[in-house]
Amino acid sequence: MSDRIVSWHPNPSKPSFTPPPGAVDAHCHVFGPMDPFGFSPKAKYLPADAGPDMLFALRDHLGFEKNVIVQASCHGTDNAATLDAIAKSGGKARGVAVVDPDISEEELQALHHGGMRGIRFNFLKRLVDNAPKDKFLEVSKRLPAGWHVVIYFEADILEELRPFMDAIPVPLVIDHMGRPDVRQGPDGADMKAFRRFLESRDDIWFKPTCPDRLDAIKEGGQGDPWDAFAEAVAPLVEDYQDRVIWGTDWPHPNMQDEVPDDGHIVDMIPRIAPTEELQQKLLVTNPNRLYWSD
Ligand SMILES: O=C(O)c1cc(C(=O)O)oc(=O)c1
Repeated sequence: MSDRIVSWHPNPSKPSFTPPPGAVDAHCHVFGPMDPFGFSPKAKYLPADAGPDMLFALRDHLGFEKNVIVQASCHGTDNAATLDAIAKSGGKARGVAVVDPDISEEELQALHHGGMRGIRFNFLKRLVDNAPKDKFLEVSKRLPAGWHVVIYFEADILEELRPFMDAIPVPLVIDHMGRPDVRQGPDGADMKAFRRFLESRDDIWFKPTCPDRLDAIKEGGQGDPWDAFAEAVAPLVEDYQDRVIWGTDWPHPNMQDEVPDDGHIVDMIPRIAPTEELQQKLLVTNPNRLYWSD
């Protein structure tokens, strides 16, 4: 157990901000439990168990009603742990799967019945060994009706990924805004490039999430309370308010050296979405449209 990583806060504070009724934490994960849901042999980190009971206790503590559980890279393409958590949620969770691109139609349908509504393509070299664009594109053309594709990439490969992303025929959801350098501010080169990308299609959604990652001290940021993140991201949320969804990112894979307090993460919400109308869209209307429209 000693070599398994703990990346989450042992006792998160109660946020000052109260999420509106029906609020969805639309980006979180489960780790195992390892027995019976072992980690992938290709996993780049070996976390301690952070299963559904812990996730649902945190959801209640922070004042959320539902979760969207995104398959974490440490589980590879075996979605059993995520499906188990969705099944245990009593209808309060849906999910995003990571699949072998050769997956059959029957297996995709089984994932749909298990509560999945999208698949995730991860392009971070520190998390996955390879990301075959041709195969990803092929599987994105035969997803169950109503599904979307979630993509995780870093700002420096946005342009390189454009032809691939442009060809995907279903809505796109971009994890953590494609990791812009928030220290450049709201009009910095990374935000400008991301805005150009958003302008290219009206079905690109994004998550204005992970202040703890994007404004981390180890990344040269200021750390909590993540002021550079708030300043850079608030205008983006205002301008694209019908295409944003939000999540805690608990249990914060790989953040063991700068573990965020989830109460503080939630208190970022009114700083990037200052009106009740924006909060309603970010936390209720938009995620329900993507994940609970059927
Ligand atoms: O930046 C990360 O390390 C990270 C990792 C994972 C994952 O391992 O799936 O998911 C995330 O949303 C973020």
